[in-house]
Amino acid sequence: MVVLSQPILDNLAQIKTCKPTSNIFTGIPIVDLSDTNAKKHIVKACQDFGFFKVINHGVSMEFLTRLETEAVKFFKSPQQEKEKSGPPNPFGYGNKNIGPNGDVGWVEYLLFSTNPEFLSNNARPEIPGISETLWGLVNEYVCLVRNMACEVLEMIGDELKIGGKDKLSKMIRDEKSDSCFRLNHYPACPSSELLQALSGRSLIGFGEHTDPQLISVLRSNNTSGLQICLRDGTWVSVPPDHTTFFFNVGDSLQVMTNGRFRSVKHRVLADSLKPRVSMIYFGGPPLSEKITPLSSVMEEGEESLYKEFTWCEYKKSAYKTRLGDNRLGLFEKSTNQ
Ligand SMILES: C=C1C[C@]23C[C@@]1(O)CC[C@H]2[C@@]12CC[C@H](O)[C@@](C)(C(=O)O1)[C@H]2[C@@H]3C(=O)O
Ligand SMILES: O=C(O)CCC(=O)C(=O)O
Ligand SMILES: [Fe+2]
Repeated sequence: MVVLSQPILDNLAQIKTCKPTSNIFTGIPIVDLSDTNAKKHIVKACQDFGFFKVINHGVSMEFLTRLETEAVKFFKSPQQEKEKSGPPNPFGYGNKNIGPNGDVGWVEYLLFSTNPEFLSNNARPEIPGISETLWGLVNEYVCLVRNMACEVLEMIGDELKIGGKDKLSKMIRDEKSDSCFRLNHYPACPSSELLQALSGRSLIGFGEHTDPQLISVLRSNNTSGLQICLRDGTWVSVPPDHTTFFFNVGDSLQVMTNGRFRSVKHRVLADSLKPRVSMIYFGGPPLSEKITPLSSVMEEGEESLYKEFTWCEYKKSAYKTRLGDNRLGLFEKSTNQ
């Protein structure tokens, strides 16, 4: 029998719960990057779900396992040691607290900037708990995944007939691109099973939110937990697949397509038995970039649904919000304008 001792109860007390949904979603679009029709599938998936899975990506499993193993090694180190790499303001180690506004989840993580000054070995900041090996693997991983994200953004550019198909990919390739990388570790949480039995609710690992950037690329181990919210508001579980990458549309790409692509709401639930390890690259534009609908997507006479803003303005505003807030709502034009 699992006993809920006072420290465990105190620990869990801060963390939100949600009504569980056990719907395993088998309809997630799968994009084969080697398929000549990939760009059509990507655009459709971005419109219908804001989410898709990528296969035939060319990144070796051996490399992915090496990074995951090194990340697990970090998360297994003593709590006191890990704390030396935090708090994440905005980069470094964080435990349970997510962002600056009081969000809490059953998760610990490392947040990195992907700027060359942050990741390349001659200019890294002093973060004592992160081994040279982990720095090196993160740097290599970010390069590979950025290339993959660029390839996908170029296919989108091509399919949407944006003049110069690299208009989107240029933003994340730019030296000044404001992108980041996150390693998340969700420890197994045996008491979540009891919580479920007693209250019928699930413990939140990472609360519901949309990603503010253009595009996010997620890879996880084979532990479930990730859920996405469909257009009709139902939450569905994404079957994990450690051999593939999941892409999701961020708020900025929703704006640049004037709402045609969906910035998908997602969350992670804690697992009672298995730890989850995920790694996410968030491709963001340079701070000065104007986030505004691309002229090629607009019909004649169509107006932007959003006020004009730069990525810097949006990011500043996003960091004042709670995870689950409708961040983009503040930038929508009111309908009677
Ligand atoms: C509560 C917050 C955490 C977050 C910054 C924010 O104020 C609102 C957006 C959050 C988010 C979600 C996607 C990424 O995980 C993240 C790094 C990002 O860019 O925006 C996080 C921020 C964070 O954890 O600091
Ligand atoms: O850890 C995951 O699987 C998803 C986390 C996430 O959505 C995020 O870090 O923004
Ligand atoms: Fe996210």
